[in-house]
Amino acid sequence: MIYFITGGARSGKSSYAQKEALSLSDNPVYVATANVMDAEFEQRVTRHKADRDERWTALEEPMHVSKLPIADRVVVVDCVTLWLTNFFLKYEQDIHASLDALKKEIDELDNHPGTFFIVSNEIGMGLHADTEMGRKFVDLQGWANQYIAAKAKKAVFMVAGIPVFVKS
Ligand SMILES: Nc1nc2c(ncn2[C@@H]2O[C@H](COP(=O)(O)OP(=O)(O)OP(=O)(O)O)[C@@H](O)[C@H]2O)c(=O)[nH]1
Repeated sequence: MIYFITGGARSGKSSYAQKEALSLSDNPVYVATANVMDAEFEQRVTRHKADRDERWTALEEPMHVSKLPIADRVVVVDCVTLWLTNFFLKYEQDIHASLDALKKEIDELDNHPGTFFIVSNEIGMGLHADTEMGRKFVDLQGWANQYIAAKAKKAVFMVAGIPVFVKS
């Protein structure tokens, strides 16, 4: 089962997803799709690792999340934006190939018996991208979010740390 959690940067998406996962399981899994890109991000990741206690199993997988040994677990997948970025780079900015790859992953997860809290970003609500690549990525993110939200049992939009239920 898929639960979709979206919102802006630092809106509290990850904390909310983790709290929900812990309400269902004493040993949830955290899947990070992020590749560590620079020193500032590495510091963030170090803080996130320190924030997760011993109940969590953490896995790092930039693309093939559905192939991880998580099929029957309660899982937080954080986040779709970096997951898509990894496909977008692999497929040389081809948004159709990137979207297809992400959709396949989502379909696989949806066929598993586990519970998946999938965290994303509403990047289309920010400033209009001023490059072609940026605009393509905003489209890709928007389509991916619509696809996941349509499959999800519930969808939440995080605003200033508060969950707004947009599908329940
Ligand atoms: N590689 C790796 N990345 C991690 C790990 N823990 C967290 N992350 C990444 O950290 C990112 C989330 O952190 P932030 O950028 O600080 O959070 P945010 O999404 O802006 O803010 P919130 O809305 O509050 O969740 C996600 O993309 C995760 O993939 C980890 O153990 N390893």
